[in-house]
Amino acid sequence: MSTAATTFSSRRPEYVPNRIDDPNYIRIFDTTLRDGEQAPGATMTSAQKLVVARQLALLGVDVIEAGFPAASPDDFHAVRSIAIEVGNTPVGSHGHIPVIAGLSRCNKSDIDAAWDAVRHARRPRIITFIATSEIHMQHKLRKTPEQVVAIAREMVAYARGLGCHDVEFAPEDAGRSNKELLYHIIEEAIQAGATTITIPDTVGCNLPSEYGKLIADIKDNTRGIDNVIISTHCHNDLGLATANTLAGACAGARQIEVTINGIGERAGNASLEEVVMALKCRGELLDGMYTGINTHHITITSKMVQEYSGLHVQPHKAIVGANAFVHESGIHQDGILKYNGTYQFISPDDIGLIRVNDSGIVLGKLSGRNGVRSILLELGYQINDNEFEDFFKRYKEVAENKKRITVEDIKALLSDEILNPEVIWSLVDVQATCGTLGLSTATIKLINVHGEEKIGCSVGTCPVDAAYKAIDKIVQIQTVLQEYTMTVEGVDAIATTRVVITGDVSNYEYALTDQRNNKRFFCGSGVAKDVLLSSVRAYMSALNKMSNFIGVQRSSSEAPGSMSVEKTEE
Ligand SMILES: CC(=O)SCCNC(=O)CCNC(=O)[C@H](O)C(C)(C)COP(=O)(O)OP(=O)(O)OC[C@H]1O[C@@H](n2cnc3c(N)ncnc32)[C@H](O)[C@@H]1OP(=O)(O)O
Ligand SMILES: CC(C)C(=O)C(=O)O
Repeated sequence: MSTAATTFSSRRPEYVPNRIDDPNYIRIFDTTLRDGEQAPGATMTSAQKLVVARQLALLGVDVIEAGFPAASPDDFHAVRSIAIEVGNTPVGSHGHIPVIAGLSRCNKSDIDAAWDAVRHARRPRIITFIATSEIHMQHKLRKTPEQVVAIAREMVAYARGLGCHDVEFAPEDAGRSNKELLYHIIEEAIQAGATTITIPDTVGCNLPSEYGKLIADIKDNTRGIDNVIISTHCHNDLGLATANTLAGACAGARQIEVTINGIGERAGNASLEEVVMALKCRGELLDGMYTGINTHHITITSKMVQEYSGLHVQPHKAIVGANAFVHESGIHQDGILKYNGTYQFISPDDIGLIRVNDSGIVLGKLSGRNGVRSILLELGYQINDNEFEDFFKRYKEVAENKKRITVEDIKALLSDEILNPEVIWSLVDVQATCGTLGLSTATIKLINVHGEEKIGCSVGTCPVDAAYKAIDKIVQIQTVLQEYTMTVEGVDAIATTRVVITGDVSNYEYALTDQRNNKRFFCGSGVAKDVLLSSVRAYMSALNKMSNFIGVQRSSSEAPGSMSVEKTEE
């Protein structure tokens, strides 16, 4: 199996609408901005579409279907802006300029709108479609097959007559259409001047063998088909869009219509990243077919489309999902640490993925010692075997309750269990009230190393602020809260809080001399299901470190833990 690292864009053949000079080259037609936008809720603004189109050009797609200009003035404006800018701006070292296409029904006003919008591009394309399945012709169009064929012929010729030399024709719902009718309408469209013929599996019902045979049959039975490009357009209703697209390419299609993240009408379209990476990584089994995509741009393009469309991919989405290159279970982590290839056949670098840690290992409840230890080493913690065993036991307890263990969790566990100095103050209870009717209040009960319980109360801007102030009254150390961050996974899951406090240590005779301005930073972390408890634990952890630091500078009778602290109230 090869993971070819070819810079595909450098091999892109010169663009000719109805011909590709290299028989192995696959044209990538991206319809994120048209079919992708048809996904419920995926509407993007014109400005966002322009940004996505720029990114698609960088990614190296051959054709950008920028929208459906007749659909609305906004769609028209978006397609036009993309045609003017992206359709005329060379990108990359080879000065690639994508084709800019606009979709239209088979009627003059749609085609006029499409042409008006795309004609500003260096390489403009009109796409026009009409349904050919019995079910669509009868119930939707209410036209006979003869009428449909006549309309297709006339409208393709009309589009060419406007001066457009690049016209794509699609018999909608081809996947459910009578094949004889398909051969006939495609022949007519080719004679009328179509340069690309798209075969849509509009409802996503085809199987790979069936779709591959459809393309092969069209290739074998349609006059003039060798003078045009055949294109796939597969929907994902059975989860087969990528497989069908590859089957279509193997059967002779040389343009494939895809979307970023597979977004699109209903269950979506074939996803660009899946098809392109399959061709890149398994090209030797796919007749050596290749694309002009610069795969290093895949991750950033995916994230951009997620952000703008509001459609976030599931964590296990192939290629671009958050889990696609991470390994949680012990045996996998062990293998990856010994040799990446054991569980990764696609290189994350190839899709431009920048990972949080070098190994791509993510910790969870299924992680083993080797994986956990490797993360500790990456974070710079070298602990001995006994400490590690203590840590690992505690780690497993937390991991049972938490979906994913973050770097902050690891730091929290390390500081709680191993690196924490003697605990001078422990939390007994915390109680807080808050809401819109008045100031937040908190009551805190702490116990010190000598077993003395102290209670403090305070008001604050929020329950956390009130609790921290109540603690300060008991512990009586001057601190400034420098940082407070919390990560929570859902309302009923674990909250991890990290705080950083500073204190003025100048009064302490043996204060460390290497601290600038006599200030020292103490960080603490807390983990709990309750966000307030998590916050208080983090603060206590930092305060204990500070108390320890001060405590070792004093005689034990003066140490903070032994101070007689009065019950304090505000
Ligand atoms: C398979 C696909 O993805 S196709 C693309 C789908 N995308 C979209 O529909 C998004 C944009 N669509 C729109 O904004 C609107 O539907 C418009 C502007 C195109 C049309 O709006 P309206 O004029 O109000 O028509 P409406 O959408 O209600 O109905 C569609 C009409 O087009 C006809 N029609 C549908 N497809 C075609 C076609 N390919 N060629 C010609 N006419 C068609 C229908 O038969 C219907 O005609 P009728 O009104 O005589 O019954
Ligand atoms: C317009 C065509 C290509 C389409 O989107 C479909 O049939 O799904």
